[in-house]
Amino acid sequence: MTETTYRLAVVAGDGIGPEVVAEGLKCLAAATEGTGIVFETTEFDLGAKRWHATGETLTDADLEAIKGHDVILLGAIGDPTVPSGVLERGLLLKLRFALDQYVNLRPSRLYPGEVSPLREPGEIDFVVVREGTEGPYVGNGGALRVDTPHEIATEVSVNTRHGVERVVRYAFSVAAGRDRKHVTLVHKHNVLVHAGHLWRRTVEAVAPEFPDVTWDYLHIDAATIVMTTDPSRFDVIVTDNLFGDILTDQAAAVSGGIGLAASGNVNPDKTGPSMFEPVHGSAPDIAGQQKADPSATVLSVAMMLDFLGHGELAAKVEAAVAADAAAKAESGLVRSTAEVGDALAARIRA
Ligand SMILES: NC(=O)c1ccc[n+]([C@@H]2O[C@H](COP(=O)([O-])OP(=O)(O)OC[C@H]3O[C@@H](n4cnc5c(N)ncnc54)[C@H](O)[C@@H]3O)[C@@H](O)[C@H]2O)c1
Ligand SMILES: CC(C)[C@H](C(=O)O)[C@@H](O)C(=O)O
Ligand SMILES: [Mg+2]
Repeated sequence: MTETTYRLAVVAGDGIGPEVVAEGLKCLAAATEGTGIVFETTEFDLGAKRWHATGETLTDADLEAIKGHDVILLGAIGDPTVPSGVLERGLLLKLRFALDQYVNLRPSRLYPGEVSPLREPGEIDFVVVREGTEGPYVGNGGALRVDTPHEIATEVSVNTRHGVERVVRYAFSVAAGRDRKHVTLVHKHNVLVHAGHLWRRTVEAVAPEFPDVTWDYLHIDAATIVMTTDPSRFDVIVTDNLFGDILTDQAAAVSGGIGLAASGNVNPDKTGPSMFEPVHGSAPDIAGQQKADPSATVLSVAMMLDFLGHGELAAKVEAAVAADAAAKAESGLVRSTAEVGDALAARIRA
């Protein structure tokens, strides 16, 4: 058997991160068993514990070491004992930006047995292509006269033609490979007339390259209505970094819950490793209690396998999660994080 080896950087992170990543790795081992595909893992001690011990979030040396890997699996970053933004910006966003992960791919699928306010399983199947390296996330801003009645704070959204065009083209190429072949641009060009118009003009310019793909437009506020009342209408959504962040938590809520929402921070040009992580955060309210659903991390592992060209293995992992969702709806059992991971690994092996 020929052996394929991948170097996998593991950043378990904070809160429920280590709990869900353990199950993700368990399922990765189950999926690759006997296939000749080997993941050599390096664990990176990054997050709140490291920050408290050293004051470091992500050093240049950490970044260089991570760059030496093919892919990254991340759990969650953020902790109530660390000032808000320190780890989120200094670690998570720094990774996405430094590794040029400009496509934040966030699929939503409603599996049989999962709960949606309105739809039947099978009716919800869309993917959000969220821009990952620009918008209001770039850190272009500041505060003046802090803590005075005259305080002014700015957070300027930066949108470049290059940055918008590459993610829009990626979204159209994703749509071209899907059955419905439809892109919805979500923005707010009735108010954000500079950024919004750049996004609209870019879509108009790129669309003719994909004659089979249709497209339409929704303002973000209207998009949240459709996401709640008729999410089955969506196929591929392309949107900016902040709108995409908000819309994908809502997407998770209407398609089985945040415990099932997976994502890939993809660098399509492969100038750096891509990073796979659940959409959810470190969930301090349930951390350390084995209450977290690891399914989102397991589905992120599936996305990672697919990204590496192992579509069959990815499908096997996703099928295990779907089957587990159906079974759990029937049994009504409350299981620990590890028990869910064990059940998923057993289904993958079966
Ligand atoms: N990608 C990331 O690492 C990421 C994403 C979002 C938030 N955060 C950070 O996480 C911290 C907490 O943020 P938050 O509370 O806004 O969002 P969160 O996603 O951590 O939690 C929101 C709610 O969802 C629940 N939840 C989340 N994941 C779950 C899972 N796998 N199973 C069951 N329930 C789950 C939580 O218990 C909580 O009630 C903050 O520091 C935030 O910055 C990190
Ligand atoms: C923690 C935060 C920086 C992050 C984001 O806004 O991208 C999170 O909410 C997510 O969705 O991955
Ligand atoms: Mg988010």
